[in-house]
Amino acid sequence: MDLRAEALTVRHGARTVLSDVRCALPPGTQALLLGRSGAGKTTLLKSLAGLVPAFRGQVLWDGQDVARLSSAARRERQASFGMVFQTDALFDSMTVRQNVLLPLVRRHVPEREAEARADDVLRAVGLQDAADTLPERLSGGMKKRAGIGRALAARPSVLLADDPFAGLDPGTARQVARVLLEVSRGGTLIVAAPEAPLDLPLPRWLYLRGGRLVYDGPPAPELEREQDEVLP
Ligand SMILES: Nc1ncnc2c1ncn2[C@@H]1O[C@H](COP(=O)(O)OP(=O)(O)OP(=O)(O)O)[C@@H](O)[C@H]1O
Repeated sequence: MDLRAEALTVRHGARTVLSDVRCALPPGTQALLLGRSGAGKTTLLKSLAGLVPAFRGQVLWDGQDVARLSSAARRERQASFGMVFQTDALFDSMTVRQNVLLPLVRRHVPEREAEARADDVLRAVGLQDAADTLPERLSGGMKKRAGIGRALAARPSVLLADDPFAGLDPGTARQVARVLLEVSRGGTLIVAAPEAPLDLPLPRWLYLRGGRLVYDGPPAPELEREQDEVLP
């Protein structure tokens, strides 16, 4: 799906969280969305997925203003998105496989096809041996990978991942990065993180500062240094 933000401003109450953000994210975009905590990364991901309304400006999906879609049409098109959010939780009473199957059951995918897809996805995220395990028995990294698996089961053309490395040790973060790269091949992948993860060298950086998109281009490590320098 072709995603575009045009002069997008988002407010939470009286507070402006995104200001005049403009970016074009054609199919196959692979980008890091960077910025300090509170810069607006989660809000931008949610806006792109049509989950947060624009105060001004617009989000376009294949050229269509998301705000003008009926809620049924919006929900239907949201099936093209896979989202891995910070607060995503697996259902504790369900096995890893059942968690991954859930979005497919909700979409009425026939049982045999759903099972086959769940197997593919579990293999892709390296959890085939943990398929029948309950989430409480998984490590943090395995939970992250299960969450990515669940987001992928519905075969999204756009994968949005919000800080998928938070709380992971470097080795596990590397595994999660590898999974994201492998499974998103050909589709759009946008990964939000407070700093550029070494193991996920995506070719485009979007840099948010205080709700403004201050940079959109190839990796520019000096941006991260500048940010540190202006801190007290
Ligand atoms: N539902 C909400 N109501 C009010 N304020 C909100 C809401 N969601 C986010 N905010 C505020 O908007 C600002 C941007 O939040 P957002 O979560 O988008 O930033 P972020 O860059 O993703 O931060 P982090 O890396 O800490 O997740 C923050 O100041 C936050 O407190």
